[in-house]
Amino acid sequence: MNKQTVRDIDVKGKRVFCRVDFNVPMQDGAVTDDTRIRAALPTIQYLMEQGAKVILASHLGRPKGKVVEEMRLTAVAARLSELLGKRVVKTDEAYGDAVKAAIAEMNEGDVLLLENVRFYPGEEKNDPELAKAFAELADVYVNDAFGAAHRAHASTEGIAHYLPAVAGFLMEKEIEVLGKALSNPDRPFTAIIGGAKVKDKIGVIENLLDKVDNLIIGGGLAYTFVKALGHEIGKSLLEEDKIELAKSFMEKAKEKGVNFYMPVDAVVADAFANDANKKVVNIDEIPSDWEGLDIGPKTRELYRDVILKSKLVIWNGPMGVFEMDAFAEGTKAVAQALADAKDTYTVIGGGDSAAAVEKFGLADKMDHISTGGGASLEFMEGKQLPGVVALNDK
Ligand SMILES: Nc1ncnc2c1ncn2[C@@H]1O[C@H](COP(=O)(O)OP(=O)(O)OP(=O)(O)O)[C@@H](O)[C@H]1O
Ligand SMILES: O=C(O)[C@H](O)COP(=O)(O)O
Repeated sequence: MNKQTVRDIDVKGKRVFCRVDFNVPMQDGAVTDDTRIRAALPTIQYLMEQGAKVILASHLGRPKGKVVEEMRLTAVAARLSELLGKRVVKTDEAYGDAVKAAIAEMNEGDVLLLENVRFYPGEEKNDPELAKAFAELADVYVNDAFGAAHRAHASTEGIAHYLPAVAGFLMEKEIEVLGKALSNPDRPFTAIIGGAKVKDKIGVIENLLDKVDNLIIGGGLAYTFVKALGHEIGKSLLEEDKIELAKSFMEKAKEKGVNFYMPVDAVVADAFANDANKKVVNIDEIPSDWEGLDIGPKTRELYRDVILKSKLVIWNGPMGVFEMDAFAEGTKAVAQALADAKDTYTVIGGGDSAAAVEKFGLADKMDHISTGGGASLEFMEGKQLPGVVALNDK
């Protein structure tokens, strides 16, 4: 990576404003998945060991510039304290005199967590005044919030203009793994793209078609491709206005010598429900009043073979409605194939695919699970991430 990291600066005795992505799932006031908190620990612990005063900042949810009680970071601070085995002071605001006073009390190695930065309208507007108010709290800025790096906000981008700005270890790892895949991949290189809509994956499919050897399509978006081939798809998800685009992707794949894999069979159901009637049909035999909710067994075998023969696989988006057990088998089969592919470097592109490998208990079998959903998608589209661009060059 051509950006400076925490290794490139001296933080001893310094106040370090460290942006993390603690946007974690919560239920009834408790953190239900602490993956993102654990992912930031290497940077936090390093800063503590180096004798920095660690001031952490994060958003949680989308409070739209107002204080929303359920989106306070109090439970996150408690979980972080447990993980660090050390008290984490949590302030009720994210800048201002009370925060400055709390920081003045800090000793080297102490950790403080600011309140949700999205409680202030200036955060998402990237207001320079708010960015300066954050910068006033510290001597150095560290960005370890890969998951929010696609947002040009005051705490992810603006502040970097007012302080020496470097990347944390999580940010560095995410950029290195995803960057290597896109610029210098081990081959055969396979991308698996699933999820609900073609619309959300246009950029990533376009960019990856220039780079991969194999492109595997699954999930709801596959049906627009099936339709583009001239087959009936019953009540399956269809984006009429993307049929031509789907055709052009298939043509481009042919021109570029990319193997384009589509489902050859599907699990169809007579309703969008776990207890619906379901059956397996060939992809060109979907009955008119049924909908495809998962890839079928022949497709699972086909995709497994491609995965096992690959040296690098990137996966983004589930193969079916995996939240319902009745339609989770396709997503599970892909996750299992990735887990079994010992000579393959496996990268999970965040979001629902990461949730799926967690759900199936296969997370520890993957080489890299991105902590970014939207951020990893934008990175795979070949876009520059503002939170990274703003950091100091090496
Ligand atoms: N055949 C299908 N029909 C309808 N919905 C489907 C189908 N296959 C998958 N889905 C749904 O697609 C959703 C995931 O799509 P999405 O595009 O959000 O994926 P993602 O990119 O992994 O997620 P994220 O945006 O969180 O990164 C899941 O909720 C899943 O139930
Ligand atoms: O969960 C995420 O993808 C990041 O934390 C960014 O959140 P946002 O989509 O609300 O900006």
